[in-house]
Amino acid sequence: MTGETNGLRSRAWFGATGRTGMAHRSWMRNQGFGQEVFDGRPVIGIATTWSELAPCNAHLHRVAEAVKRGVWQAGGFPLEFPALALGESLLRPTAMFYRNLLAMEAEEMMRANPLDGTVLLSGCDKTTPGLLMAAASVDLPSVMVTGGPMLNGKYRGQDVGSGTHVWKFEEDLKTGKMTQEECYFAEGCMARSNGHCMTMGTASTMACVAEALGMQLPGSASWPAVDARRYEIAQEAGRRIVGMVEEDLRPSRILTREAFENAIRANAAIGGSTNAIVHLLALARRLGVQLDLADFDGLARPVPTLVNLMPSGKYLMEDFCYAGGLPVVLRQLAEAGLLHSEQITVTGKAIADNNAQAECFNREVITTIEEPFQAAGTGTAVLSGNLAPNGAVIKQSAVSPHLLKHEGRALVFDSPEDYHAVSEDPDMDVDETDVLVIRYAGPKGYPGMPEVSNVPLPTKLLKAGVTDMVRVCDGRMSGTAYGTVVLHVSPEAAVGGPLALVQTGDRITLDVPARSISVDVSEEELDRRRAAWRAPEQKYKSGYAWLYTTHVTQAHEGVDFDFLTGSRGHEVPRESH
Ligand SMILES: CC(C)(O)[C@@H](O)C(=O)O
Repeated sequence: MTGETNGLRSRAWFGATGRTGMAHRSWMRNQGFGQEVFDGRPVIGIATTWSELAPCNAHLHRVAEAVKRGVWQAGGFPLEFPALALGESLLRPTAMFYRNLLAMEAEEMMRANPLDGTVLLSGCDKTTPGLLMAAASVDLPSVMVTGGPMLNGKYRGQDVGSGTHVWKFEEDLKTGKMTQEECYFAEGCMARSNGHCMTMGTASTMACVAEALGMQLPGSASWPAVDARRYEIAQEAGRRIVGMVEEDLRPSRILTREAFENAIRANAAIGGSTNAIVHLLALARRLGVQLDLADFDGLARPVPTLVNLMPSGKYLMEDFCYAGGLPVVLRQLAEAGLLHSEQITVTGKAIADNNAQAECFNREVITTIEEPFQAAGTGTAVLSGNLAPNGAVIKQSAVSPHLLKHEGRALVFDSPEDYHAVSEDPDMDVDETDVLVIRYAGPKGYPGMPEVSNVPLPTKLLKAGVTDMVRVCDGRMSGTAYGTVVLHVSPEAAVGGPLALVQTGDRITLDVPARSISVDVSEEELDRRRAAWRAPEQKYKSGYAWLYTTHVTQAHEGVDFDFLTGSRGHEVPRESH
């Protein structure tokens, strides 16, 4: 087949005659591949975000082996390659700082190599959106396989959820309910197997979002990482990608405005992480799909929360999987007219057809639309007002009901560190009606918009039994966290957003039903303060941090790099030698 093109882009490499074709094939043969792999079969790249430094993705090599089996079975030629592995629990200043770097390097590697299709292996929070963004910008047929959640955490006979119980254990440590020794034991019990967070944190959310977008096979989001079904579905994905190449089924056909609407509604139904908002906004912009922050409120309002999982509820991903997983949720949404049923997915079929047979095996975990876990309109809300002219978000299901409408004195901190420096002081001037403002934690300011917004309450108040306070921040929050926290305030303080102008003592009003967040300071006074405000000095003069802080966009735009917006396709017309 050397010399033939057969329409596959890999033929430009492996089908070439003469010196260049020889070079492309010969070095590959050092891995033991025979000449027959260059016979014109589709070449499938398996982007593996594996790393021992990304614990949620540490098993992806094994998942890749299952994908490869499927690709071979279907007559393709699988080639695994590394993509930047972003481990949420270790990376500083935050894994979010590197999401765009993953998206950029994976995009370039997909384009630069002789690939006809890709399988995207992700797990931890940022690896799922990062790979989807890359695939969207290259637009080669692609299917995602997420690595699956860990088994339920088990501690002293109780289910404990990754992330969610970190905050609880921290409070217990601070109030003396738990010793440090006991906590060391408990933290091990929280992470019992391979996989990502088994709460409905960001990793599980993004896995479900990828499935609702139509980018992974039905049921793929929820099988535990160690379940044999995870490997079975990975193998199926390997078979399917070969078919997708034959059908030329690309991300641009799957990731339409309708698919995003489906994902937003699915995210509302699962009580998903607020982080899905920034990732979906960024992904939509890669495809030229019009999507705004306000869409997240409008589209989610008629959707009740159906899934009773931590942090909003009490169960975990294993329970969700055994109850039937996302297919049940998607079927129910479709039957209620809350889904674009005809939207095409990686199966080549419509999303409603994929899930038409889904059965629920536990109504405690996945409730019905008629008797939902939480009523419609109580999901993540988008706020605006003079404190957040370009918007902010709040996860209502994580909020204390008595704080949904609240007015209080602002206590302003220019960094989380400034707050932590005083938060344990028994004489701290604070009471539970105050509003903690944590700023300069946005995309440019921190940099990277980390998950620091849900700062723990002042120890003095925790000891007095206070469980929640209003917090306002231009950063993000872990998907596993809870509390009355106004997040993603845009524009951020570091670019001179009004958050930068608030002073301790100002009155802040949060009114979630009215979707507003405001500071009781006149426009004239804000203008006066704005004129006196000085932008923080650009600390980074070179390197990635310079690139990041120079080009990152705001929260309401998806926190992507301005120069990465859009799709650049997969053409590389020039030879390398
Ligand atoms: C590290 C976590 C807990 O995964 C967090 O990043 C989340 O948002 O869920």
